[in-house]
Amino acid sequence: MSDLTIAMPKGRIFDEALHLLRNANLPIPESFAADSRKLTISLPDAGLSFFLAKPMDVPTYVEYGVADLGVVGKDVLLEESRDVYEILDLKISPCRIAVAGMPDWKPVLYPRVATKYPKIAERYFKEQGQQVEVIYLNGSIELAPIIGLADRIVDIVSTGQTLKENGLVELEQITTVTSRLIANRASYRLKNNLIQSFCDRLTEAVQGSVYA
Ligand SMILES: Nc1ncnc2c1ncn2[C@@H]1O[C@H](COP(=O)(O)OP(=O)(O)OP(=O)(O)O)[C@@H](O)[C@H]1O
Ligand SMILES: O=P(O)(O)OC[C@H]1O[C@H](OP(=O)(O)OP(=O)(O)O)[C@H](O)[C@@H]1O
Repeated sequence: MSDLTIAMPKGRIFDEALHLLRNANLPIPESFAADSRKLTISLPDAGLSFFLAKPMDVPTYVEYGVADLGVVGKDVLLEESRDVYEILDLKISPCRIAVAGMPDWKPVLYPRVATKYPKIAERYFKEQGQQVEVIYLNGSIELAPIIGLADRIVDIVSTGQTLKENGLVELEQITTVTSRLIANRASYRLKNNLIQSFCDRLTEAVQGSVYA
């Protein structure tokens, strides 16, 4: 059994996270790649094992302790509100969560807001003192205002290309997002030395990338 088990997100964050792990001098083999179908990898010499999960599920694995650590976007942490420690900002996969809509959008009394982030959206509009109807969608959120399902959307914006190509504009920024290293609460206590030294290595790699 490995000393530390780490849940890694499939998809966008994966390559950047691997790059960071390699910069931290961890012996990640070439076979651990985004296009591989293998979901687990063990590095016995480094005392580490990794598994690949859907990004939204990473905090769940960490909260339940089947992973000691996980890599996940701050957006997912805000949406999932899992009972985990956020221990390091990895400063990778930057983006933002924003409210967007058609340029000619006009305020209505009870607007419909389409999003993949219902809790973040509910919380944001509640803080703004605005009553909205939140409609959950799994993806292609930008479609909603175009085809008349919603007045506005809450979604990730990175380059802004998707908004632009669909004739939408960013109206308000809710928060900025980067990926974070998270830890299971019990592991953080019981494996503190191991976690701390893993975290220190990554901190150096993060600083190396930021100042490179
Ligand atoms: N342009 C972007 N769009 C979406 N997520 C982004 C973007 N840039 C960075 N991210 C980060 O990547 C994470 C999502 O990665 P990805 O799109 O691979 O997962 P997903 O949305 O669960 O994928 P799927 O399309 O399989 O549902 C987000 O949680 C966010 O932190
Ligand atoms: O600002 P940009 O660089 O264009 O990136 C933002 C887009 O990327 C994401 O969609 P994704 O590609 O994950 O597809 P989805 O619509 O299926 O969620 C996000 O939901 C936006 O649509």
